[in-house]
Amino acid sequence: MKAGIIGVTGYGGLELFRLLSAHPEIDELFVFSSSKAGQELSNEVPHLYQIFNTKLRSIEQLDPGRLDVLFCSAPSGVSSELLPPLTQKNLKIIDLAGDFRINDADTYRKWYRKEPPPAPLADNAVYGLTEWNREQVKKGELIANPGCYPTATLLGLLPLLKEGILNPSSLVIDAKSGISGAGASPQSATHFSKANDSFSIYKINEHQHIPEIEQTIKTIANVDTNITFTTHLVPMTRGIMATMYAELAAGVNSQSIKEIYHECYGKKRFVRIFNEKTNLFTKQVYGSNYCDLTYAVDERTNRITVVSVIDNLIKGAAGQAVQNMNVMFDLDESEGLNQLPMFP
Ligand SMILES: NC(=O)C1=CN([C@@H]2O[C@H](COP(=O)(O)OP(=O)(O)OC[C@H]3O[C@@H](n4cnc5c(N)ncnc54)[C@H](OP(=O)(O)O)[C@@H]3O)[C@@H](O)[C@H]2O)C=CC1
Ligand SMILES: CC(=O)N[C@@H](CCC(=O)OP(=O)(O)O)C(=O)O
Repeated sequence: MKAGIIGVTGYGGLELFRLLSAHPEIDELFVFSSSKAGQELSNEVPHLYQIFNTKLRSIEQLDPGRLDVLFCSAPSGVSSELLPPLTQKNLKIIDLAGDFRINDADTYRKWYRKEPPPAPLADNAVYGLTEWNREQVKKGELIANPGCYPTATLLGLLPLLKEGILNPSSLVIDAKSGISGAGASPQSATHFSKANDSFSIYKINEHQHIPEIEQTIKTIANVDTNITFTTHLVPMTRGIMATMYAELAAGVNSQSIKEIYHECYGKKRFVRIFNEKTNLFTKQVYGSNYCDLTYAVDERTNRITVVSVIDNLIKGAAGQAVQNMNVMFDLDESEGLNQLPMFP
């Protein structure tokens, strides 16, 4: 198969390059840059020096007819303009940005403060939360790969919401991310001397992933929610931990929660259910496509705490994108994704 990557010099794009260059079904990989066309990829990223002699091509040189699959890992707002002229029969596209995730144009405008993508294409996009939308992904032509925080959050909450055992108006999600979640472009908040040895909260009640999470809870679990969702920056390179709190319906106990999770994810390759109250940490999934989950039922408060950890660049971005590609091309879902987590 022939694959292309737009945005390969960014963090998500580089992880796509790493995974796809080792993928047994990919024989040719074309890489595109909007700002460094003509240069060697390894000049930009020395960790690839003398391993790959791959030239960055301009996006104008992208011939969609020569590719089977195209990954777009550019900042949100870019793919709305870039992708419509590139869509064509027999080309599958996987977009890592937020552009095609939100169904309602006004909701997109409000949270992203950008113009939404053109309607016919946006309407055909499939939300690529692989574990939950496998059948739609299989038939999809354009996949909106989920956001990193929504992946961690939704994998943790959907099984319980679908069973109707959480009070939806009580949902509180407290999420923390490593700094690579903010991308490769330097910003004040991610400057070493500000972020190191510190811990910060950001986008309180304004995070663009709020409508994505609420929309997916509605479409998959048919539950209306208004979530409280708060994000924090942690001075580590990778990883997301989402800690989620909700009131439990009467009569629900630890045993029933355990059964729901095992029933839902027992046969899913990339979601691992740990025993109740396991002390999860982000490094246990570092560099891998796993989402690890645990939970704790508090009979004193009648609340549940659900904890989810992922690597934001793998299950939260490039790994899930490759997982979606595998499903779309009828390959083994774990093809190219069998790396063990890196530890310590
Ligand atoms: N970082 C993360 O953990 C996650 C990121 N995402 C999403 O994935 C996408 C990529 O994120 P990330 O890799 O972190 O971002 P980066 O900022 O690290 O990289 C984005 C890349 O996009 C390219 N780019 C910039 N402007 C344009 C343009 N106008 N046209 C084409 N390409 C452009 C740049 O490469 P060049 O100048 O060479 O073209 C750049 O390297 C974003 O939409 C992000 O929101 C989703 C989940 C997790
Ligand atoms: C740490 C950090 O800054 N993370 C980013 C995640 C960005 C992302 O995944 O963006 P889209 O889903 O909108 O494409 C953020 O919180 O905005």
